[in-house]
Amino acid sequence: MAVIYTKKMEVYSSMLKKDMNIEASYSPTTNIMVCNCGLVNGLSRKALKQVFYQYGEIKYMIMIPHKSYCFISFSEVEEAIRAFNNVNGKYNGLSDEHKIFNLIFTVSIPQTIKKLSTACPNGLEVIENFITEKEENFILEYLNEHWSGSSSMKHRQVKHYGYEFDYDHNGVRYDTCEPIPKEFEFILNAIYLRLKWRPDQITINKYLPGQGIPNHIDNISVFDEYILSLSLNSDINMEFRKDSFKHNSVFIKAKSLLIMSGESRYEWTHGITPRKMDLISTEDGPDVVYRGTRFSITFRRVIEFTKVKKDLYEILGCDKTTPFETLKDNYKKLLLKVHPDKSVMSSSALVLN
Ligand SMILES: O=C(O)CCC(=O)C(=O)O
Ligand SMILES: [Fe+2]
Repeated sequence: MAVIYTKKMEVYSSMLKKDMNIEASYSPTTNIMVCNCGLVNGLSRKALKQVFYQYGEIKYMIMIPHKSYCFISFSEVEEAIRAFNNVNGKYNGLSDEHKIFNLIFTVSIPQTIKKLSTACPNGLEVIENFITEKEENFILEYLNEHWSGSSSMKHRQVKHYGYEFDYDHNGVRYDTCEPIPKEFEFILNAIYLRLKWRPDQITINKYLPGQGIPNHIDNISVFDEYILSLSLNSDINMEFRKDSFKHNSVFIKAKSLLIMSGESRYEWTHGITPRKMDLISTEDGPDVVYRGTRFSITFRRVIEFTKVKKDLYEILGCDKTTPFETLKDNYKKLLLKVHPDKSVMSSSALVLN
């Protein structure tokens, strides 16, 4: 049996040759290429399998990151022919842009696929199932009930506890802010048990599918070494970048606690790309997962030094725009000048490390 391809399919086959050095076949083989759907337009392995499993034994499903095509390989040519005849150009039961597959037979399928960079940067820890499903629901219920005071950013909604976050300088404001709710206490305790560290500033982010947060480093002169984030209700890829060429996508499941410290906190930026799905690495190969509404709770601790208000700035002869390092230097110089017994620094307000 000779297969006759339309002009459109000829275009796909020359693209395949150029892209992967794989030849289209004009007689049936065990290999089928789905020319118009792949990971880049959100086709998942599950959906691909759902279309083809009924036609025979699937040997391989090859999905390639960032490509709008994929491959399926059957054990027998007869199975592939059956699949081809039933699926090519016909409604396949999937929705939207995946509902019609355009197919060609191919001589071979791609053998090696570049692995995704999913390793954690140094200093990053992800603890899966940090809270139980019941605890997650409890917090989600609390957040949904108390969401009215939240403010809308361009790409997400936020709410703060402990200290108000100031997006003008990515620091904190010292005017009033709601205290950390007692409903969060069990999380704070679990964090304390693990890190011997207690946050005093909390930011809740609410992301709808398609929303994200730009790449950033949490202000190093306002918050101390640990930045923690607890994920609720949806899995997500967080992007870590360093030196413009290093980029790792770390998949964070709902109920996980992300702990950034050391290099991951100070040298890598983190962010969430605004999109509706994420590319992930699974045992079977790369795949896509769709996002739901996600809440995250970011836990930070304001460096003691920066909690001191204008008196200290005045004492040091600095204004509020003075960088933290300069403040610290001035403070040390001042300490040298002032005899401890006569110290103008009255309180325990300063903890310098
Ligand atoms: O949503 C997250 O997990 C991260 C939030 C974040 O980076 C931040 O609030 O600074
Ligand atoms: Fe952050």
